[in-house]
Amino acid sequence: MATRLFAPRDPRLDPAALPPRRLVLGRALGSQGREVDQVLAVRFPAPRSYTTQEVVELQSHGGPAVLRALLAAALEAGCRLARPGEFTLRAYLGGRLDLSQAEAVAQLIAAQSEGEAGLALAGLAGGLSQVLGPVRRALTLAAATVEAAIDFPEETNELAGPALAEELRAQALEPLRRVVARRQSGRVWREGALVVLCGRPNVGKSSLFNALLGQNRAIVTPTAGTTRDAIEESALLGGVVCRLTDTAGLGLEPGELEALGRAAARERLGRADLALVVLDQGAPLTGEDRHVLDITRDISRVLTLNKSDLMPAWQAEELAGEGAPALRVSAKHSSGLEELAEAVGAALTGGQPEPAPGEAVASQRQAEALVACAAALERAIAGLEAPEVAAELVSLDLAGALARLGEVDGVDAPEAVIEAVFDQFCVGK
Ligand SMILES: Nc1nc2c(c(=O)[nH]1)N(C=O)[C@@H](CNc1ccc(C(=O)N[C@@H](CCC(=O)O)C(=O)O)cc1)CN2
Ligand SMILES: Nc1nc2c(ncn2[C@@H]2O[C@H](COP(=O)(O)OP(=O)(O)OP(=O)(O)O)[C@@H](O)[C@H]2O)c(=O)[nH]1
Ligand SMILES: [Mg+2]
Repeated sequence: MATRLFAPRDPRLDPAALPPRRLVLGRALGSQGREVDQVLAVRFPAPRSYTTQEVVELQSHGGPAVLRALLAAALEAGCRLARPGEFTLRAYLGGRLDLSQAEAVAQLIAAQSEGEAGLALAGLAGGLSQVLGPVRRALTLAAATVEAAIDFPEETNELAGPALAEELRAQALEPLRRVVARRQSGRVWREGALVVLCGRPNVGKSSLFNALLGQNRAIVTPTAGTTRDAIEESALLGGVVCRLTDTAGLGLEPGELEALGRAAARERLGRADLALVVLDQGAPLTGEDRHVLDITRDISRVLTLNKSDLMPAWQAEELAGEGAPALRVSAKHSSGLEELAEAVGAALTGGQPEPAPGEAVASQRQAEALVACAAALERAIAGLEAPEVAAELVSLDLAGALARLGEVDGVDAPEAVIEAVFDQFCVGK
C-alpha cells in the first residue's frame, strides 16, 4: 500500500523496502498518481513500532484540502480508518503496553491541564504497573501454594496459613491500600477540585466568594435572592487549584426564577468535590439552614460561620453533630479567610502531600477494581489465619482478587473490561 502512496525522491531507494526508522523525503501520490504533497515517510519494521506491527507513517504539510486528498488516496489504495483507540489496542495486544498504560494513553489524549497530562504520563511510564506487578506475583504464588495444598495434601506439608497471610499482607494488601488511599488526594492535587459555595439566601455566599477571590466578581446586595445563576472562578485554596462556584441561595421561596437558581445550585453540588456551607452567625439558624446542612451531609464539606463581626446569635457547638470542620469568618472584613482556605485544602487532600513526579495515581475505574481486589484479598487472608476455613474457600477468594487485579493490569481481563478501556478513546490513536 505504501508504494502506491509514496514515491521517494532518491531513485536508489526501493519504495517497497524503505530503510528502517529513517525519514525519507518524497512525494505523496493521490489518485492516478497525482502529487498531493511533499512528505516525509518513515518505516518501522515489526516489532520495533508503537503497535509492534509493521508501520509506515507519512508526515504531510497538513491542511484540510491536502489531508483530505491524502486520506482519499490512502482509502483508495486499500487502507481504512483506524477505529478509536485501535493503535493503542494493537500495542496492548502486542504486549507493548499493559492495560493501565493503555488507559493512560487515553487520559493523556483527553488531558485538559498540564497536571492531568503529568498524571497520565506517569501512568504511561508504568507507574501503576510497577506497583501492581509485585502484587500480582504475590497473589499468583499464594494461589499456587494453596492449590498445591488442596491437590496434593499428602505431598505438601501442612499449609503454613499464617505465614502466607503475613506475606500477602506485606506484598499485596499494603501496596493496594496505598494506591487506593492516594486516589482522591492524587487527583485533587493534579486535576484540581470543584468547590461549591452553598447556603440559604443572604448568608453572604457571594461576599465570601469575592473575598476568597480577592476581587468583586459576584454581585452583593442586602436583598435575599441576589444571585440567580452559578458563577465559577479559579482560586488557589490551601495550595489546591479550585474551581470556586457561587450559587443561588437554597431557600424555600416560590417562583420560577428561584426554582431555576436552586436547580443550578443542586446540580453543582452533585458534582462538587467539596461543599463550602455558608451559615450566618449573626442571625438564628433557620429551617432553610438545616435543609442545606441535610442535603450536603454526604458531600465532603467545610462549614463556614460568616458575619463573625456581628454579635453571634448562636454558638458553633450547635454544629457539633455535623461531623465537619466549622470555621468563623467575616467576608465583609476579610478575616479568617487564610484558615478557611487551609481547611478547604486539607479536607480536599486528606492532608496528604502532593504526589511526586512519576508517582502512580489510579483512575476512578482502576481504584474501584483495586478496592474490590483488596476486599477479596482480605477475605483470603482472614481465611488463611483461621484454621477452620477450608483451603478451597481461600483459593476462591485469591482467584477473585486476581480477577479484579486483571481489570487494571489487563492480565486475563474479560472482553468487556478491555472494551470499556478502549471506549475512552475518541480518536484513532
Ligand atoms: N510519529 C509518531 N510519533 C508518535 C507516535 C507514533 O506512533 N508516531 N506515538 C504513538 O503513540 C507516540 C510515541 N510512542 C511510541 C512508542 C514506541 C515506539 C517504538 O517504535 N518502540 C520501539 C522502538 C524503541 C526505540 O527506538 O528505542 C520499541 O520499543 O521496540 C514508537 C512510538 C507519540 N509520538
Ligand atoms: N456584617 C456582615 N455582613 C455581611 C458579611 N458578609 C456578607 N454580608 C452582608 O450580607 C448581605 C448578603 O450578602 P451576599 O453576599 O449577597 O449574600 P448571598 O448569600 O450571596 O445572598 P443570595 O445571593 O441572595 O443568596 C449583604 O448585605 C452583605 O454585605 C459579613 O461577614 N459581615
Ligand atoms: Mg449571592
